[in-house]
Amino acid sequence: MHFLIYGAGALGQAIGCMLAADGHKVDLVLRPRFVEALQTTGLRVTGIFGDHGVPPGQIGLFTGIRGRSGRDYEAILLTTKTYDTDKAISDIAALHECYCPVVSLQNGCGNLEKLAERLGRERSLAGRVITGFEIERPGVVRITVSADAIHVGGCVRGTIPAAAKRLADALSHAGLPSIAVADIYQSLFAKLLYNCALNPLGALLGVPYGALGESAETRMLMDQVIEETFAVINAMGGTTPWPDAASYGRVFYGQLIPATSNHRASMLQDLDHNKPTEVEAMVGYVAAQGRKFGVPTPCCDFLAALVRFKEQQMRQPT
Ligand SMILES: NC(=O)C1=CN([C@@H]2O[C@H](COP(=O)(O)OP(=O)(O)OC[C@H]3O[C@@H](n4cnc5c(N)ncnc54)[C@H](OP(=O)(O)O)[C@@H]3O)[C@@H](O)[C@H]2O)C=CC1
Ligand SMILES: CC(C)(CO)C(=O)C(=O)O
Repeated sequence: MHFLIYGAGALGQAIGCMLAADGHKVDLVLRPRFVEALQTTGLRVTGIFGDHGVPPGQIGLFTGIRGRSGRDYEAILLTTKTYDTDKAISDIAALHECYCPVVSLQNGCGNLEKLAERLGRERSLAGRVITGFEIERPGVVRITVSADAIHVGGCVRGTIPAAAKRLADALSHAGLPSIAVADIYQSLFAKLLYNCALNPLGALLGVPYGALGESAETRMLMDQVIEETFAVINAMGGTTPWPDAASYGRVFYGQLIPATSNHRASMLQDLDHNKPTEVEAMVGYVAAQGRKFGVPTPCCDFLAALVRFKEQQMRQPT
């Protein structure tokens, strides 16, 4: 297949490298700071899914897509942070002669809805990724942890689009276990529960996920976040694979935290790098939906406020 990966950082470069190493044609839209390294050394992926690499010149490197044609692409993968989603979708929507599916692989909720609003439900897909990717240095991405296969699905609940199946098969064949699912919203809500419980606390306290699961203090807070998020998902008419918050809690503490216990939240890594966080797509999203549906979310409000404070501090001139 021929892929365009828009916003290629840790996740986009790793997926691009693995797909290209498996014989696919890949173009990356990425920042200039990566281009020289990738032109000189090529791209390599290391870590829990083995070593994969492509030599310089095998992947197309672009710092923008304005004026390009979308005619040849069979899928576009959207891998920017969520605060860049609007700009990314505007760019993709303006791509001349582009009719292929566009798949958001981003964290949080709301991205698929934005895609569907702009590009239509037929072309809009999402993936739920619960695997950790970190740029070790320009040209090398390490896959650190994984709690489950990637899920790919479309906008219409109950059906698996052919494009979702094709992408899941391509990713699996390239070395990233993936499945196509009939209800991607359920997978995204499940990931929302995980991210809302772990990301803000991991970022504010500066500890890996395992430490949050070990302390009674942080477990109490995470239980509260999970209760609130569950209530909001229910109020939105969404479902998760679990009947109630307590059932999810058993999987969260028993399986998901142990599988990713050494991981430092992406939100913590963002603050460490003086970058904005994805708070508005996680606890900020739950708080906003809670207000819309009349569901109180005091703990999510509180955590969102603290993360926003940290972001504001970061933006202050020193
Ligand atoms: N990394 C991970 O382990 C996982 C990430 N995800 C999700 O995937 C998404 C991407 O994460 P991740 O790869 O870590 O993030 P990164 O910040 O590493 O990658 C995003 C990249 O997109 C670049 N970018 C943004 N806008 C443009 C543009 N218009 N043109 C070119 N480049 C652009 C950013 O540049 P700049 O930095 O200069 O803004 C950045 O390099 C997030 O939603 C994240 O939550 C999900 C699961 C796992
Ligand atoms: C563990 C990981 C990388 C899984 O996607 C994550 O959710 C995050 O740090 O935000």
